Amino acid sequence: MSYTQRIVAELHERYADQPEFIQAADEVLTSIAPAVDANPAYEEAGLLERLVEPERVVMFRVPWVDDEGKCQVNRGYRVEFNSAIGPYKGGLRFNPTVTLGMLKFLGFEQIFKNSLTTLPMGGGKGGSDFDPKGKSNNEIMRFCQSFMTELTRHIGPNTDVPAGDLGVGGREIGYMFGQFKRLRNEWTGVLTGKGLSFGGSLARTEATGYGLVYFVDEYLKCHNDSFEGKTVVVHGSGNVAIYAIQKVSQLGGKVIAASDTKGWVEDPEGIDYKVLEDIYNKKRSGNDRGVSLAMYVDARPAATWHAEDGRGVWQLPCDIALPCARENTLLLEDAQALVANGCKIVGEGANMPTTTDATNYLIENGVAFMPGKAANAGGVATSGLEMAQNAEHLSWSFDEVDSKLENIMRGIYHACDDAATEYGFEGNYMVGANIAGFKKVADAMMAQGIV
Ligand SMILES: NC(=O)C1=CN([C@@H]2O[C@H](COP(=O)(O)OP(=O)(O)OC[C@H]3O[C@@H](n4cnc5c(N)ncnc54)[C@H](O)[C@@H]3O)[C@@H](O)[C@H]2O)C=CC1
Ligand SMILES: O=C(O)CCC(=O)C(=O)O
Repeated sequence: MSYTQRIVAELHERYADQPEFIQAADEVLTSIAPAVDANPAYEEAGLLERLVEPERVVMFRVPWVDDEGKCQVNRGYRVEFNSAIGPYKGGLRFNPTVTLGMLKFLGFEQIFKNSLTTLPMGGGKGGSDFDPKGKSNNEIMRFCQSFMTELTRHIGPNTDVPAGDLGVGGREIGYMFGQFKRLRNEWTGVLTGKGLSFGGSLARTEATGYGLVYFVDEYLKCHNDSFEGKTVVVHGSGNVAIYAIQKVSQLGGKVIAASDTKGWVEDPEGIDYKVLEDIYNKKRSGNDRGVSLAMYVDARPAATWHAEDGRGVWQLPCDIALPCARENTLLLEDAQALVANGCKIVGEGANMPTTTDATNYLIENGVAFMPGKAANAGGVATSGLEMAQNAEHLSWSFDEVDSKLENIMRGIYHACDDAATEYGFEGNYMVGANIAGFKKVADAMMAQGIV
């Protein structure tokens, strides 16, 4: 049994109750095996044993008072996974499905994603099982203030810099930033995704979606092709999806479907991202009961609403599929439908949206598969640019940030492509992303001794 196989086996045994973490770690460790097993110094230094254990996990209760005056208690977490190349960096997820294992999967992925951006950021993730759906603005504010009251002890601009993720957008970041400042009496860029009037970066809102499309576009360019005339389907209709749809249409492609948790919408004239943006803002207004993507057809009569599982989008013939909702939402049968209907590219906007068997099926059937840790790195990369602007007390223009983002994403594509080719896996961007992301972190960990 090789070193990597031994660590994978130990993980399966020790963390059987953390399926998403096992899934993510198994994929990374299996695909970096050629780079790891060629270097016995890694085993001597216990590199993988250290890589798969978070440096620190903070778990805490989050008590808050609802609008009826009742005390509610949620669980809060911050997984500070790896700080070898920079302060912990990664989002906060507020969703009833949040568990420690889910945040470990997201934090683990973040280590390699942040490394691929070329910026000095370590990997972390956090959140709570709090459900923002149906809560008033005041409830959201009280929850965020309570969450930050504990989190403030563990974060700082050179220690750990959280941001948004599912259920955490500009509103939540604003409330948490206000509470941090109040408790610490200090104005510092401790969160990213902030409002533009208090240190946020232009283009951060658009960055993950735009970055995804720049990444796919670089692949197309390197294959003498472009988005012009391409048909695209998108899963999700939140932050990542909306701006991916906008950028696809700017580059000449047409997105014909998008989804939410209640169903999916098909628009033969091309999804209008502005209508999605309006619905998204209504969902986050503090008065979101009854708001769903079904409202899209009120503004676009040529569109059809399907009140069924949003995975219906994978049944449509398309050239490119962009899963932008959440983990494990593109299953084997969806991958089979995509291949049967002629899809040639799958670009992951979400984190690990494609299950392991679906990923393998896509790759084996010649689909260019762009893994989330590379293709959706534009969000955290732009967070890194927000940290740089905060540190130098400057604000860059939208075009300046967008052009840095574009360069970073095109660079990540080439880093993945080069690493895949170097290790004999030409065209396998999953292997390429894992190896390229791993090598920088491994070099830093080796240089810093056994810590
Ligand atoms: N926002 C960001 O900057 C980044 C987000 N990501 C990842 O992208 C994904 C989406 O994030 P955001 O767009 O920010 O979140 P969001 O909350 O704005 O949107 C999520 C979308 O997914 C849909 N969705 C949620 N659960 C679903 C389910 N079980 N089945 C089908 N659809 C479902 C929602 O209806 C919504 O349209 C997540 O995996 C997140 O971790 C990754 C990198 C950066
Ligand atoms: O911008 C950030 O720090 C968070 C981004 C994030 O959570 C992600 O890349 O999944």
